[in-house]
Amino acid sequence: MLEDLKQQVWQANMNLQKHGLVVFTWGNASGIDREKGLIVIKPSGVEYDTMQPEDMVVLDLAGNQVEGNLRPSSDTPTHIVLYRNFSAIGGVVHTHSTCATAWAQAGKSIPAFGTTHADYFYGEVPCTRNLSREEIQGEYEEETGNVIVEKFEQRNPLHVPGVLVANHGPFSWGKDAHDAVYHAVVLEELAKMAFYTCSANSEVKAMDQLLLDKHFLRKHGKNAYYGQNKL
Ligand SMILES: O=C(CO)[C@@H](O)[C@H](O)COP(=O)(O)O
Repeated sequence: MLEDLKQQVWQANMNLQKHGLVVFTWGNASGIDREKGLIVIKPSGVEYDTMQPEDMVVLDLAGNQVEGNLRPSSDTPTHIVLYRNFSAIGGVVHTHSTCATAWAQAGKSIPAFGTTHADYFYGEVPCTRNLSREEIQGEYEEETGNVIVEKFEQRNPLHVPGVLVANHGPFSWGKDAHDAVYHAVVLEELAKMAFYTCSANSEVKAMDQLLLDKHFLRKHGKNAYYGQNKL
């Protein structure tokens, strides 16, 4: 079972490269076995071209490494905070994909401008606040998770499966590692479209709530047309 998860998480990481979301080693995907309370994540700083399923690192939710000879991804504490706080998620992804990172570096949330966005994100993709100097000097990666959780106090992470961390980049999640990759791809495309939208019309406003509801809820609501996406 854990071997299957290692294989799945390895494949999810390879798919980040396939979809052009990562340069060098800039990104990471993980998955969790909720019954065992164990997460599997890629090792830190290992080139995607050489990475193998057996290189995946296994940790418990306290951050103790229970399997693997390599160091876990440097972003592991952020992934752990998300697993601890968002109990419905089974996979997390972080990338430095160009357009999503540009919005994050600008400190701007991505407004819902159209139906492509509304099919996946129920409202803006929020951007977190900047970390304080104390947070940066302290448990930095854990604090990164905390500012994400803070942003979701009034949001459902299943309705908004991703976030921009100010000055850093996007994190996304889903029911498993592959779903989290899927949302990372969607987020990058939405970021690109939103950028072009603002270039075409600097006065553009977020879409009407009615149209947002129509698109999101028919796909994800209780009467979802696409049954597999029911919340
Ligand atoms: O955010 C960062 C670094 O700023 C990371 O995403 C790294 O670029 C990838 O690190 P590893 O997963 O290889 O440790």
